[in-house]
Amino acid sequence: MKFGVVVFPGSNCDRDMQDALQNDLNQEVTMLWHKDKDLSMFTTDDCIVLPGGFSYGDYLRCGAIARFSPMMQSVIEFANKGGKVLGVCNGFQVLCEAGLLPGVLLRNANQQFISKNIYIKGLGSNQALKIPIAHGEGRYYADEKTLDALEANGQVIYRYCDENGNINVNANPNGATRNIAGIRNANGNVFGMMPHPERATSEALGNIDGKIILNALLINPDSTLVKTSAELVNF
Ligand SMILES: NC(=O)CC[C@H](N)C(=O)O
Repeated sequence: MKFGVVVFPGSNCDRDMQDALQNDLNQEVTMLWHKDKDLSMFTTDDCIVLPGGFSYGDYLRCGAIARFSPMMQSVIEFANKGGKVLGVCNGFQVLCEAGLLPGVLLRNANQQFISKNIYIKGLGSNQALKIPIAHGEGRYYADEKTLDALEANGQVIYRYCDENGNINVNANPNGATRNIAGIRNANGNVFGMMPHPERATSEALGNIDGKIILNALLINPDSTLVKTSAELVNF
């Protein structure tokens, strides 16, 4: 399986993602420039990653301009063909702006940029994973009908929790509705999350919990992106 990491002007987690995938997860990675559009070297078993950062300076709204880049037109086609796409932080914002995932990311409830370790847990698991966040607009919001549908379809992949795996308001760093930290689309091939797994993939960084999440991309036999955490922890 190959990975393509898209670089926008203002991306700042693209090299972290490349390093995590190449050196900590031993994957083949190609860097992709926002002005290009060729994805012909990838099959739908491969994965395109939209990394974190401040694409186009966060002007207008985070991700609102990146969504119109030439490469994103190809990524939208790729996703609609069933290709795997992962967006982390700014990448998640771009996926919502592009309409590949429902909902939006609003300014954090406390109106401040938040950079710290938090805990999340995956669908069907009680294991709390420690992962860093670093964002100003990370408060996931969707209307009640959309949220109910996401939950009914098992599309809420990660929620903020405390270190014991309890989901409560104190464990929610940004005011996200229903503590949502990450979702996937109905087809299960497009995945977005605010926390940064690529910042937690090696002992040198003091945390390998992010490896559990990124491993989910590599092991998936049925071409959906995410396993439940119960399956992930067996890695
Ligand atoms: N780390 C990031 O990707 C930050 C995303 C975006 N610039 C924000 O502040 O919300």
